[in-house]
Amino acid sequence: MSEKSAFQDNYPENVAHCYGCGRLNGHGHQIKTHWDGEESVTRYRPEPFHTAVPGYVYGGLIASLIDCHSTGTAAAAMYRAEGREMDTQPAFRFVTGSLHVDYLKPTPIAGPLEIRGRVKAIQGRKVIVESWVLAEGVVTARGEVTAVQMPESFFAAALPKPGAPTA
Ligand SMILES: CCCCCCCCCCCCCCCC(=O)SCCNC(=O)CCNC(=O)[C@H](O)C(C)(C)COP(=O)(O)OP(=O)(O)OC[C@H]1O[C@@H](n2cnc3c(N)ncnc32)[C@H](O)[C@@H]1OP(=O)(O)O
Repeated sequence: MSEKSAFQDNYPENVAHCYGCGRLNGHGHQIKTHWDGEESVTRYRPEPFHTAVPGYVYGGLIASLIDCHSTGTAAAAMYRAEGREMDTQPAFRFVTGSLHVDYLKPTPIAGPLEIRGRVKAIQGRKVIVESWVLAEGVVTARGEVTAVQMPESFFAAALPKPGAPTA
C-alpha cells in the first residue's frame, strides 16, 4: 500500500511543512517521489519564474529538488532496509547534513524534469544518496546528499523558547 503512495505522503505532520517536499506547505514544491526498482524517481515541471538565464532553470531549484528527493529516498531506504511499511511508527525523520551539486549542463526550463536517486550507503544514522536530474533524458546535474536522522534535540532547537522575542 504505502509503496504505491509517494514517500512524502507518509511524512508525519511535524515534518510535512518543508518548502521542498512538505505536502502541507502550500507555497512549496511539494515533490512526490516513488521507487522504480532500486532507484527513486521524482518528476517536476519547473515554472517560468524558476528562471536563471532565460530558457534555463535556476540552480537553487535544482539543488532543492536534489536535496528533498534525496532525503526522501534516504527515509524510504531505511524502511526498506528494515522491511517496514512507510506509514509505520516510529518514523525515520531525516534532515540534510550535507548537499553537493555538480551542474553539468544548462537545464532547459521547458518540459518536465526527472530526478532519479540511488542509495550509496546506509551507515548507522546516516544515508548517503546520489541523485541526478534529467531533462529530456539528458543528465544536467548530479548531486550527493548525506541525510542524517534527526536527533530529538532538533525539534527543541527549532521551537521558539518561552518568552523569546518572536519578531
Ligand atoms: C519515507 C516515508 C516516511 C518518512 C518519515 C519521515 C521522513 C522525514 C523526511 C523529512 C525530509 C525533510 C527534508 C528536509 C531537507 C532539509 O532542508 S533539512 C534542513 C537543513 N538541514 C539542517 O538544518 C540540519 C542541521 N544540522 C543538524 O541538525 C545536525 O548537524 C545533524 C545533521 C542532525 C547532525 O547532528 P547530530 O546527529 O548531533 O550529529 P552527529 O551525531 O555528530 O552525527 C551523526 C552522523 O552524521 C554525520 N554527519 C553529521 N553532519 C554531517 C555533515 N554535515 N556531513 C556529513 N556527515 C555528517 C556524522 O559524521 C555522523 O556519522 P557517523 O560518525 O555516525 O558515521
